[in-house]
Amino acid sequence: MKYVSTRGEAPSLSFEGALLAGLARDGGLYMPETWPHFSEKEIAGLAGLDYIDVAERVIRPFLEDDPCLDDLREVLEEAYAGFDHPAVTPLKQITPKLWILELFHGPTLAFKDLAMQVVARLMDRALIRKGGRATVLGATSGDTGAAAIDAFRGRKAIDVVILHPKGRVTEIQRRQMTTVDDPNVHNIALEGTFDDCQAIVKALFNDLPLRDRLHLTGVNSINWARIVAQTVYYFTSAVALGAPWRPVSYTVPTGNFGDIFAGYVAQQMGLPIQRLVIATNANDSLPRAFATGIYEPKTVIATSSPSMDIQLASNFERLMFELVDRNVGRVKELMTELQDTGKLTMTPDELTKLKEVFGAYSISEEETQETIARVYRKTGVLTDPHTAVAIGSALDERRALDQGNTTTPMVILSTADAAKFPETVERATGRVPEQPQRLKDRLGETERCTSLPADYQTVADFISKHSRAGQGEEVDA
Ligand SMILES: Cc1ncc(COP(=O)(O)O)c(C=O)c1O
Ligand SMILES: N[C@@H](CCOP(=O)(O)O)C(=O)O
Repeated sequence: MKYVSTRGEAPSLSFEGALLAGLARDGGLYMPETWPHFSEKEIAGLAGLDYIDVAERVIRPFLEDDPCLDDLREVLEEAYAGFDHPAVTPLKQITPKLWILELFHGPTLAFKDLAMQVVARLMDRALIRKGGRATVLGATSGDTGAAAIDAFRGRKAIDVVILHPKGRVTEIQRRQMTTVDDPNVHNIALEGTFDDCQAIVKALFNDLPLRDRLHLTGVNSINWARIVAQTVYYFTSAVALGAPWRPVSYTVPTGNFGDIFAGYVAQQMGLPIQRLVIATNANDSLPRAFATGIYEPKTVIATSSPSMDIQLASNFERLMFELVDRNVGRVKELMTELQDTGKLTMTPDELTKLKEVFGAYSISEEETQETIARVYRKTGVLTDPHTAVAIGSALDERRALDQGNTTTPMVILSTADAAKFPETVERATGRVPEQPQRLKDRLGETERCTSLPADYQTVADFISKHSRAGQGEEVDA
């Protein structure tokens, strides 16, 4: 399988190449040249398998003829050994037509662990094979950073540098990152928003001499390997609900558009997904684009679902690539318009195609609070605010499409444990969620973090100073 850039000007790469590259050298995102397709029989054959077996079958075609394929089974077994639920991603029914897919049973209590634990191991093994070092970069609004630090801490050939927006993540999210004392972990609290963090990370990748000198690679969902590992739980959950014989819809709390794009990938692979519902908080650039055809990210608004405080969603570029039938000229035109004018205008046809599968909603702070409170009153379950945004959006979708009588199950992706957001959950319910032992075990006392202004050169200098790849240090065997 080969991987091509959404902007068409970077060389095509193998899976291993795309894994180690992160962002393409022309500023685009890697995509598989073709979609692997599963027949109804193959999908039906996933029923009853455990998570690792399904993961192996779903991921395998993306690694065809790649050296990473030899590592896959062992990597999956190691990656999910640390999850605290035997099903890895348990599916729970909350009403006759609504299900919750719990994606927070990994070490850092957010869905990011499901892909990060796999990606870190694949990267580590690829680097050992090649005998090189890398500097792993990540921008985080709270969860990617913790997951990346947990997955990469202590790895010999890799330094990990995570940028988070100063004061805009919860205390627990911050301490999950900053109390890790391994010397290969570096935290930057950037004076800005998540969008500023991500813009600097992308600018570092686009600085090709620096990128080559520091052997930069990325672990945000701009990295294709993240997306492919996230497609697995769409398969496990859809099959549990009757796929391939019965269609399933999903509502996904959305920020950088990686998780919902993984649902789109599963659909392209043959999974009968009827609707993909984008759930956002007050950072509503996607629902506005659905209403107007104009995607115009504005200034990030701080909310009680901080991991989704994102306006500029990186993976929207992957969807545009698909919507324009992989016409890289059109993608470049749209991305140039976005960069030069701050907005991107879809044609009526492109917008119609988008709406055929996707819906998009924005949930206010009040609705988020009310949803957490209502779910607690009715079920006794404490819900994290990101999941609450998705529950609100799923109900809006049902109302908007008048689907009261639909028989299609709606699965809501529950992307974090309520324990990561204790203040918000307590405000809504009067109860403080209990901290799972694996969280307590990981939170240290002493914080290590450097505050930096949102200035490209200052960040580049910091990373150059701390990256061992940039200093040509040998890796001990
Ligand atoms: C808890 C949580 N929910 C939802 C999201 C949104 O996911 P995505 O960025 O893949 O759209 C994030 C972060 O991205 C998150 O951390
Ligand atoms: N919400 C994320 C933001 C980055 O998303 P990613 O999936 O592209 O890594 C976070 O918690 O950091």
